[in-house]
Amino acid sequence: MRILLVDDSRAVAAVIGARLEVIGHKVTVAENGEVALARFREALPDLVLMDIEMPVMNGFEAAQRIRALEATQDWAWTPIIFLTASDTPENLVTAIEAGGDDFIAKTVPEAVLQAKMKAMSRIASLRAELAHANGKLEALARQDGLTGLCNRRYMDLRLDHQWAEACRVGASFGLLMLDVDNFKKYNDGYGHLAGDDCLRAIAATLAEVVAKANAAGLVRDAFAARYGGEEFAVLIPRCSAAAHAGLGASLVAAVHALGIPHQSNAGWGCVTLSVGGAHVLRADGKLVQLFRRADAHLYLAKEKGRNRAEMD
Ligand SMILES: Nc1nc2c(ncn2[C@@H]2O[C@H](COP(=O)(O)OP(=O)(O)OP(=O)(O)O)[C@@H](O)[C@H]2O)c(=O)[nH]1
Repeated sequence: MRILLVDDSRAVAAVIGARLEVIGHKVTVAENGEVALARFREALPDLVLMDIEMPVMNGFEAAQRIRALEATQDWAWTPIIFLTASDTPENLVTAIEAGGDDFIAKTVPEAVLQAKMKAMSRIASLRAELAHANGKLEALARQDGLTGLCNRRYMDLRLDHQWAEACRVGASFGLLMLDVDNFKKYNDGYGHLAGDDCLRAIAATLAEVVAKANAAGLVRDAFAARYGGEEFAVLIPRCSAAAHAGLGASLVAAVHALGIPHQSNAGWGCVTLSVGGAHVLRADGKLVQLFRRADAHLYLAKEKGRNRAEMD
């Protein structure tokens, strides 16, 4: 385990630190509660072993601050054990009230120290597994099951955040709505499973084009999402009108270049995409207008024969 050992006495810290290192733990030492808070942020310990009486900031206050810090994060909780010379019932109650989990005497016998550390190690590995599982669940909750792109729910959350930020600083913002052309006919002609494969291939291409545009600095923080059915969306915060139009055209060209046969996609012979774009130089609070304009342009792209991008 990574253990943060907090004690103002160098001698005590050296003795207990050495005992912990001998049984395989990695120990970081802090000399008071204030230093412990800083080390806690850097070291991300599995366990905090903390003295109570210390100068600058005592152990109870440091524990309360650690708990307040953890309350701002998801799933954060680190066991805190107080080290004390006097294990009175009053001290125990105050320790638990302050957010501590246990209480041991500095003179604790070796066997007891080892047993307590074994129990804490079990908790630490359970916490690591839980954090890993939660990370996976969060990623799944953001993903569209068929294509692996961001799903509509996550797109809406991210869009709200990006749009609010754009409005706050008066930044530009671009939206692209993308719709696969004559996709009903594709399903009718090649089957629904082939339709699913086609959507996956399109999604992978969209993700790749957007990632390359971000990496090349043409746009920043742009991301693609599956909007629903055979519709996708690309959100582009802080972009110029030229970059917005350029990305729309690249997405159309990249899907065309896949060359996925689609005989009944009138005139094109392969799978194509129509794109409708809307761009504002200064975001001003009317997100719904942006969607309306993008939809109107998408309709125009369909009207003009599909496989194209139409913008403001
Ligand atoms: N295979 C597959 N098809 C889907 C999925 N989601 C939606 N679709 C199909 O997408 C088709 C969309 O058809 P329409 O809305 O009529 O549009 P379209 O045929 O693409 O015509 P235009 O938009 O005018 O070019 C429908 O047949 C849906 O069943 C999916 O997840 N998998």
